[in-house]
Amino acid sequence: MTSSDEQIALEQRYCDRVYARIDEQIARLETQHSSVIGAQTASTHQNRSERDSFATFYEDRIGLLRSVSSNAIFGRLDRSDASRHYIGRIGVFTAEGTQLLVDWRAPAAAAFYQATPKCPGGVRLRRHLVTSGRTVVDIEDDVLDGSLLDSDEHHSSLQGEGALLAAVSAKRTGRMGDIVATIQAEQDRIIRHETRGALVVQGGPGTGKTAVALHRAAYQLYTHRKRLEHSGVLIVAPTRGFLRYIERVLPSLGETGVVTLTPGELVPGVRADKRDREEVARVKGSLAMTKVLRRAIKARQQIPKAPIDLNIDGVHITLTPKDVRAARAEARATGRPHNLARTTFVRAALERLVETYCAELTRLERPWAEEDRADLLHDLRTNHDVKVALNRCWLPYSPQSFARSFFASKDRLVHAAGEHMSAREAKLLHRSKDAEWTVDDVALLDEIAELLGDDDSAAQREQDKARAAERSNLEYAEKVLSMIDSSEGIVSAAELAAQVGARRDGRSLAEKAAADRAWTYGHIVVDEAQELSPMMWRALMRRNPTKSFTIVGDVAQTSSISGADSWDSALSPFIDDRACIEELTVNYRTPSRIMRHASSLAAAHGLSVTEVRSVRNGEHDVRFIEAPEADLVEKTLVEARTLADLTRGRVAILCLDDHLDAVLAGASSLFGEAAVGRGSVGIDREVSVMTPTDAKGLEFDAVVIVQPREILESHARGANDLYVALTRPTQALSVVYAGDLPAGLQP
Ligand SMILES: Nc1ncnc2c1ncn2[C@@H]1O[C@H](COP(=O)(O)OP(=O)(O)OP(=O)(O)O)[C@@H](O)[C@H]1O
Repeated sequence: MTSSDEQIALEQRYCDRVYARIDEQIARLETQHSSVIGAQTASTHQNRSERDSFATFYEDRIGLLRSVSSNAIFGRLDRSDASRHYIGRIGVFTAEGTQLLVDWRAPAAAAFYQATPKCPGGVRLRRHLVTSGRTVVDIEDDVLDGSLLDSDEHHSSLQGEGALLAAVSAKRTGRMGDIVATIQAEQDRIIRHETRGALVVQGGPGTGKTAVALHRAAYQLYTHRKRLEHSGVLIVAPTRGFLRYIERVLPSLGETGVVTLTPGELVPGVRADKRDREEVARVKGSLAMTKVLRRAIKARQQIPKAPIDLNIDGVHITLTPKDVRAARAEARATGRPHNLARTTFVRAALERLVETYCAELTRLERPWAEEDRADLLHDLRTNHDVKVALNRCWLPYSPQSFARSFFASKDRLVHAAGEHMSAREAKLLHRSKDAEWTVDDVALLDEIAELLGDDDSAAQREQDKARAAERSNLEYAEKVLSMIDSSEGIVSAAELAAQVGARRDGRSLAEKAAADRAWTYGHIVVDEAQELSPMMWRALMRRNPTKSFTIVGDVAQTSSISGADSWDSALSPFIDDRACIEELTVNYRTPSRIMRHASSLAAAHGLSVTEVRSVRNGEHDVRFIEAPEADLVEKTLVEARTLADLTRGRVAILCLDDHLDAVLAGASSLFGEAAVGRGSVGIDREVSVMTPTDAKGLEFDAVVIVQPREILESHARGANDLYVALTRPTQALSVVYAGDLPAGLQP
């Protein structure tokens, strides 16, 4: 037996011990789960719903332990003080409370990612355990203390690169996986970054920005559990397909209470995925819209041109422009949003109107006394004419109803534009009343909702109820715990109570947050953040007033015309000097053989790309296939087949909309319909066909790019789209073209 075999056997014994403990905990939680299900206290309806919440809690815990029951351990850390820690996906303790496994997010695990030979930070040895299920198949040591180099107790490799290279070269599944076992030092620094404000992660393609952002979210949830448990974490990413691509990462790290939304879904009840044409998107995305919308709403607080006649049970009075003006001034002086200030407007108008009414009754010699005033006011408030008249002056709106009528009127648009926008720009906003909402509309709807104001009395009542419920939760939790054995501290009464609290109305925190436009999250992660318009940033900032953000993106990949050229210009309207910018420099996705072409294209078109160093050279040269225009689709399909055979992996065909249907039809007959997906939601199919914009943030084993020149020329930021397309493959790339290739892209 070699020393390496001995070490593997030693690690295997340790792993067996940890897994035995995990199995034991699963069995114990299952018993506790059964006790809760059969609990005697669950006799009333309320107790039954609480019992279900507890059961869900145990199910989540059991689910988490099961999910790590064959990949819990991946590292070992030996310190100069002779202490030794095993690092894994979760923390595991013996029944006596001795720590067997340290959660990768715990402070004790930080050195596993950060120690270097130059700065060992008290670490002698970092060991990566290469496992297949529960079996240790290899070990890889980073010896950080020169004295250990000669000892034959340790494996010869000095770097953690083996595990990393194995991870980055693996076939893609169509879903992103976690990277906890191979997080690199520059990434770990960002994941554990202590800033409480906004952290921008800038980096070229494939540098792990998305992976790092998601691991940072998991780290935040672990480190600030108490705060974030009640406020939640929001992840914003460009498309549903992209969210699907990343949806498994956080659950694999044991985190489920996270809300994921695309910018087009930020306002509950609206689901937009289409973009406006460039010049319209630019206007809709500009901050001038805040002033325009403010004016538009003010314009709907109207003074009638002439007195309005009112019939109050046969008594004729008028609502005068003067009275309305005074009531409007009073309402506006409250500084409250339109729908909420309307209460003041109505009260103030009725107060004036009741004077008129009393005067008229006196004139008509109809007897009334001072104590009748309340009744007279009531008569006015419930009178049909009065209601109609007041609504004409100050109508309550929903954001959608306001937006529909505002954007459908060119006159209103031009009037609201005032000095903030040209009439031409204002007219670009014109749309028919029944037009579908676009992604660019959503930030405007959010702004309008804010200006109109949500009625918060229901939320207030809800909060009072929640407080009362919290007290009874704790009592119930203690009762349940007294009946079941929780002596190992796996679950505490407070945790159980929080669980019931979070689900009291049958909805999880994530469900509640997603349904509430005014929800403020504890932390927000924004991916592909370079695409967001200033108005979209404004909507997001509103959702986290403390500005606790992780913002990831690459300004060189900006495709949207209203997106960012620089982080400074994008964020300065919202964050004074609080954004902290960190850079990532190593490309874990795209081999250098492919990156060379992407860099050359970027240089030829003046893109200010962030230089990255690829971890792999790659096995396949980029293939350039010239074809007559008429054979473009056919050649594309041949290439897709060739790359699928070459890499035995997933292939994406990236082309403009014009070719999409033909390529899709051809691919379906070549590969079979079930094997082919359209757009970013189809990424877990063997072959997916989409536009370069849809491919943003995604990756594939192989990529075929169709007609790069057309992509380049398709819009003002076409070069960025082509750059994104070139950086999507992990193994192989083919470029199929008719006519000329774009400058910078040559065989
Ligand atoms: N430390 C790591 N260990 C293993 N794999 C990694 C590591 N860092 C990144 N990766 C992998 O590299 C690939 C690229 O990562 P990711 O998508 O997060 O990059 P990105 O910077 O967001 O890319 P882009 O901006 O081009 O969309 C993913 O497959 C990710 O899992």
